[in-house]
Amino acid sequence: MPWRLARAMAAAATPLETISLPIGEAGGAVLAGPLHARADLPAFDAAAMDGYAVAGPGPWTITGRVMAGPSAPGEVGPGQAVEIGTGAPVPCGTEAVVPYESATRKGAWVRGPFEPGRHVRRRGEDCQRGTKVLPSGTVVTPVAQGLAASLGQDVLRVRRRPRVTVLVTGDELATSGLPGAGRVRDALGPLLPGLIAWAGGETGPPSRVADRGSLLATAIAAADEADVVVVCGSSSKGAADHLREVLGEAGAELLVESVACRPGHPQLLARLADGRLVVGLPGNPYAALVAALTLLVPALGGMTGRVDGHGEWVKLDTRVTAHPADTRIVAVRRAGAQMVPVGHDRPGLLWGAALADALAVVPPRWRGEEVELLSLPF
Ligand SMILES: Nc1nc2c(c(=O)[nH]1)N[C@H]1C(S)=C(S)[C@@H](COP(=O)(O)OP(=O)(O)OC[C@H]3O[C@@H](n4cnc5c(N)ncnc54)[C@H](O)[C@@H]3O)O[C@H]1N2
Ligand code: MOO
Repeated sequence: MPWRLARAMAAAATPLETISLPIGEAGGAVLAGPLHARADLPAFDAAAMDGYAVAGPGPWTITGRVMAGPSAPGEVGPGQAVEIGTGAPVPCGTEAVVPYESATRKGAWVRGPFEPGRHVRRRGEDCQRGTKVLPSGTVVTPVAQGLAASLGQDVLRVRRRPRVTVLVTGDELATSGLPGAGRVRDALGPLLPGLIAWAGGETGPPSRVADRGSLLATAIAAADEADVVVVCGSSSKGAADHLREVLGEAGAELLVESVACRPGHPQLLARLADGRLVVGLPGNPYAALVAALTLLVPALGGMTGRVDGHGEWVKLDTRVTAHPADTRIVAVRRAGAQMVPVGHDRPGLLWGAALADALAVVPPRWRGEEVELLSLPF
C-alpha cells in the first residue's frame, strides 16, 4: 500500500468516548470539544502596575491602599489617589494608574503624569466570557492547562486515552548487557512507552513473548483491555515470524498488509473481531520507528480525535536520492533554509533518528519538490 494511504487508513481509527478530567490530570489528552472562556479576562478592572490609582489630574491626596485580593477596592474621586498593587481591583472612579517610578510622593500627597486609561486593565479586554479559545482536537499541553485554569475551568472534556499493550518478540533479544554472538539488545521496549505517551496513548511496561505462534496468539488474546496491541518483530515472513498466521487464525481483518516505504515495508495494521487494532512493527529498530510513525501514531491520533494540521513542508537537500517505487523516510536536520540528511539511518540503527530534527517523507521518484516532515517523539 502506498505510504500516504497507509497512514490515512490508520488515522481513520474510530475516536474513543469522551470523559471529563480535572485539569491537572488532562495533560497530553485531546479536547473533545472547544475550550471556552467561562469568565471575562481580566474578570475585573485591575491595576497593571504597582503605584497609585488616580482620578483626574494631580496632585492627588492619598486616601488609602488596595492590594491584590478579594477586599473591596473602595473609591477615588477627582484629586484623590489610592496606593495600589499590580492585579488589585481598581477603586471605583479610577481613570489611570501612575507607577511608583513616575510618581513623586511627599507625605500624603503624590504628583505625576496623568494619562487617562494608562495602566488599567479593563474587565474583558483580554478575552470575553463565552469566547471559543481552543478548537476541539487540540492537545492539552501544559500551556493549555494553565489557560484553562485562567478561564475558570475545573475539568476538561477530553477523549479517553487509548490503552496500548506492547508485545516484544524475538528470542535473540536481551534486556541488559552487551550485544554479541547472536544476542541483540531490545531497543523497542525502551523506545515505545515514551512514543506512545507522546502520541496520547497510555501503556504499561512492554511484555516479552517467545517466538512461538501459540504464545503470541495467547498474548494477543490476553491483551483484552487494550485498544491497540503493538507486536514488535514477527512482521515478516520468516519461520520465527508468527504474527500474520496468528492474525489469520483469529479471523482478523488486515487493513494494511505492508507499506511501500523504506525502511519498514513489512509493517501491518489489522482489526481483530472485537474491534481492537493490532499494529505489527518490523524488528529492525529504525524500521520500527518509521512504522510507528506511519501506523501507530496516526491510529492513536484518530482514537483521540487529535487534529494535527498538515505537517510541515520544507525544502530538502537534493543530494537525497528517491526510490523508484517506495517512499523513503530519511532522518534530517535543519541547515539554514533546507533540511539535510543526518545519515546513520539504516534499518537497524536509531543513531540518525536520535540526532535528527525530524524524518523527511521522500516520495517515489522525488525530484526536489518540498517534502513533508514527520515529528519525532521527545
Ligand atoms: N524474505 C524476506 N525477508 C525479510 C523481508 C522480506 O520482505 N522478505 N523484509 C526484511 C525487512 S525490511 C525487515 S525490517 C525484517 C522485519 O522482520 P521482523 O519484523 O519479522 O523482525 P525480525 O525478523 O524478528 O527481526 C529483524 C531484525 O531486527 C532485530 N530485532 C527484532 N526485534 C528487535 C528489538 N526489539 N530491538 C532491536 N532489534 C530487534 C532482529 O534481531 C533482526 O536483526 O525482515 C526482513 N526480512
Ligand atoms: O525495511 Mo526493513 O523494514 O529494511 O528494515
